[in-house]
Amino acid sequence: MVKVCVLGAFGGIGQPLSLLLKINPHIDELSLYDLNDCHGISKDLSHINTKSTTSGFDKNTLKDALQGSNIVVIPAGMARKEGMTRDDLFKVNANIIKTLCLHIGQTCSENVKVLIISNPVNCLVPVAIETFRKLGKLHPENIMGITTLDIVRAETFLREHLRELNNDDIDPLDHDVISVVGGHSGTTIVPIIPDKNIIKLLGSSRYKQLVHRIQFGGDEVIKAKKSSGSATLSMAYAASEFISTILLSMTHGTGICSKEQKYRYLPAYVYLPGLKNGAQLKRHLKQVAHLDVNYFAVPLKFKNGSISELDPTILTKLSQEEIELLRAAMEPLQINIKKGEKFVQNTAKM
Ligand SMILES: NC(=O)c1ccc[n+]([C@@H]2O[C@H](COP(=O)([O-])OP(=O)(O)OC[C@H]3O[C@@H](n4cnc5c(N)ncnc54)[C@H](O)[C@@H]3O)[C@@H](O)[C@H]2O)c1
Ligand SMILES: O=C(O)C[C@H](O)C(=O)O
Repeated sequence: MVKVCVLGAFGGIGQPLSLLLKINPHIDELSLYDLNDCHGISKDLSHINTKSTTSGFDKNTLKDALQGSNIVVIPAGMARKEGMTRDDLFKVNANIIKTLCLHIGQTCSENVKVLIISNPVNCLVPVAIETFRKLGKLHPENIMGITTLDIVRAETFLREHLRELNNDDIDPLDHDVISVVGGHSGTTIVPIIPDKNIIKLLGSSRYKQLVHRIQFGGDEVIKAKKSSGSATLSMAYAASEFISTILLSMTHGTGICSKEQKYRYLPAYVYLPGLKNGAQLKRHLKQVAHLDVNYFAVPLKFKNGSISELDPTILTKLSQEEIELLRAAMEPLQINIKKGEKFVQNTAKM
């Protein structure tokens, strides 16, 4: 029996994500929670003839919503509007993540996977890690910030450039054509193209445009939505892809994302210490980018739903442009991480 719980299920991401999860054949039970009453959404989804059952909860029944969950995905919290940075969301969303993680820690088994969508991801994963640490229930292999939207965008935008160049030999969805590492905001988002011939093929101007669009894709959506919010549908798709990968690894052992029969490892933003290859990756980052961080988005391998190891090979074949992007990412990332850690460490009582 696989139970997935969505915290923030009433929202712009929560509703389409719940729909995509309802049609996922690997889920048996879908649990929908929000401060807004989710009974209506649950009833609506329950008429879809897929195998999973759905239950809706309201703000007084968080414990019931969480009970027995294998995966908890969190799109709860405030979203950006035009003129705001992801950092502007920190105060409100850090409190939400801390409170929700406290409840998860008190209610769910220690093997529960906690997947954070809420922004700023760069700070809120540290908030979650420190909250579980304070509870004495820290399992870094089960806590991830979802950065899949960055790779979904990278593949889409690269495909657009290749089409303009009339090149259909390269399929961006092929394993390792493009990956995205680092964090999830502006210059902390670092696209990596292992085959440097592709960078040459794009040429300097297109390559710069591509990198900028991947780093600031979120702003593009906010502007087009004319202040009504940020990316919701593409995010729901991205989260559903990421969750499918985890579910595949729960049902088939190892988790790789299969798109049109092509396989690749998806990155997520994780706490490096304590993960297999984490120390190696930290050393490598220090060598290349001259700074050390404990959190980084990197392609992951899964076993039975948990992170089994990181794939540090992505950082071994960097161009000079990519090294510079990585160096520019490190300082803002370090500041974001400290902010999240301090937020929980300064809380006297849990
Ligand atoms: N990781 C990413 O790539 C990515 C992409 C897009 C958006 N986001 C982030 O996802 C978050 C949600 O975005 P959205 O567009 O769905 O926002 P939204 O405002 O449409 O929905 C948020 C939902 O969270 C609920 N909520 C607030 N506090 C809660 C709590 N304590 N418990 C449960 N539910 C609570 C609200 O009632 C609302 O239904 C934002 O922080 C946004 O920045 C992340
Ligand atoms: O841009 C945002 O605030 C939402 C999200 O992080 C995105 O990248 O679309």
